[in-house]
Amino acid sequence: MTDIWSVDEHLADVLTAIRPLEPIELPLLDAQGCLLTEDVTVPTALPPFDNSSMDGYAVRVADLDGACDDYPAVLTVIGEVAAGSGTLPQVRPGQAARIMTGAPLPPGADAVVPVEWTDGGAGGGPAVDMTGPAGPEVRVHRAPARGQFVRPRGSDAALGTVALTAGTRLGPPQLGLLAALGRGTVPVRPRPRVVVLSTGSELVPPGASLGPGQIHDSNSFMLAAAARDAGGFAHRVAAVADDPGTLRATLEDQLASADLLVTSGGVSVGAYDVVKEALTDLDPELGTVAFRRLAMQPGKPQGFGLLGRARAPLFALPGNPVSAYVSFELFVRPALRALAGHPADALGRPRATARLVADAPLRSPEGRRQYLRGAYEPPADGTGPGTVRPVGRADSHLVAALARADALIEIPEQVTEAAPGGEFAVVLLG
Ligand SMILES: Nc1nc2c(c(=O)[nH]1)N[C@H]1C(S)=C(S)[C@@H](COP(=O)(O)OP(=O)(O)OC[C@H]3O[C@@H](n4cnc5c(N)ncnc54)[C@H](O)[C@@H]3O)O[C@H]1N2
Ligand code: MOO
Repeated sequence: MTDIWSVDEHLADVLTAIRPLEPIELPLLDAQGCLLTEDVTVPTALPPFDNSSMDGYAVRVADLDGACDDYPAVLTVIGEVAAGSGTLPQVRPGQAARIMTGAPLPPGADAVVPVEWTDGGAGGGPAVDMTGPAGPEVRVHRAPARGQFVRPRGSDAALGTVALTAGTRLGPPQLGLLAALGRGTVPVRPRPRVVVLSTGSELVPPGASLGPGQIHDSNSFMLAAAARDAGGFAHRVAAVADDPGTLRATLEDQLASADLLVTSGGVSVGAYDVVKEALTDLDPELGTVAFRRLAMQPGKPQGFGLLGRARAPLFALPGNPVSAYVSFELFVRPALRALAGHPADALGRPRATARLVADAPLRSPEGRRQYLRGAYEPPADGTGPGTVRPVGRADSHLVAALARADALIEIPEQVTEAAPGGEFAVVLLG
């Protein structure tokens, strides 16, 4: 049958339609997790001036030749430099200035002596801190090398060099660096805004009690969480009843603030398959959505298209919770990450190879790629395949088993019996 698509064909079709979002300039914390779109060069050397790495005394090394416990060098203390000091004393031969960690090295000094190598200016034995008053003299018991305990200007990042390259993901250390360089905003691709909505007249929000035939809407919570987990801003819309007009109106409303839309339910062949009904043969102005069957289990019925003037991708996922989740991981997550600018080889979840641990062979439908839920153990010695054991059965309504799994076991299309001990690809769920 020509209208059955493989998992790989469907994913390729989806990704061909995705363009990364336009870069915008965002304040640092709003850019967390985003990818930088331009190289950032160092506008002012980091650190911007030579400064002390210790609390102690700024000295001239030539004054301390041979200083030791028995013959300490005696220097005149001419003042004090704290971090943030604007005016600096000139250190001349025979002189020292008290200095604190991070304070600029005063002119004339070429090294710092930690306070522990001195009497702290108190005239006694070795000092351990600088909380006491400065004496007029300090005894130095040990000589530093030239430049010792001085952090030179530009030693962290030199003026004009590239500090971060385009494509870098901005985590806490990168944001710290940008702030240190004085950048208040940065050009990034923004987090995609994801609208998630469930369809089904049987759905009741969690917290409300169930009437006859009703169930709680779990998909919209799971999918909104998955969208966040993939780096998006998720907006969960209350479940929409099985009415095509209401669904179309809700989607049109949401389009203005969506970079990607995800619906669940209503894509099969039932009498109330509202998503399919509402989005088939759309006004071309609004967009096009194709409904197709995939050679996959779970996740057979899928809809995908582009909606609105901005051509936002829309995924119409099947309603069975496991089908919806597996479809999200395999198709929506890569699309969302492509919108955010991640490269082609970093769109999906990490994968591994694992040896199947099971009491008996696992049956898999012929011609469909099956994704079983599993518990993965990495190899004990860090090499070779790990192991994976199935968690729960293959049925696509089993959310309790899904919640105990940390991997999807991929059984290829041609395999109808997955034998224990066989090696299979696994998708590692974070
Ligand atoms: N005659 C056929 N029937 C079905 C076929 C088929 O090929 N021929 N395919 C089956 C497969 S496979 C799947 S998957 C489902 C897909 O159905 P829909 O996408 O139309 O989803 P619904 O019918 O709306 O719901 C299916 C199932 O999931 C529950 N559900 C739906 N939404 C939620 C939600 N937000 N939270 C929790 N649970 C939800 C719903 O109550 C149903 O039990 O079709 C098969 N049928
Ligand atoms: O193939 Mo449907 O997507 O599981 O149960």
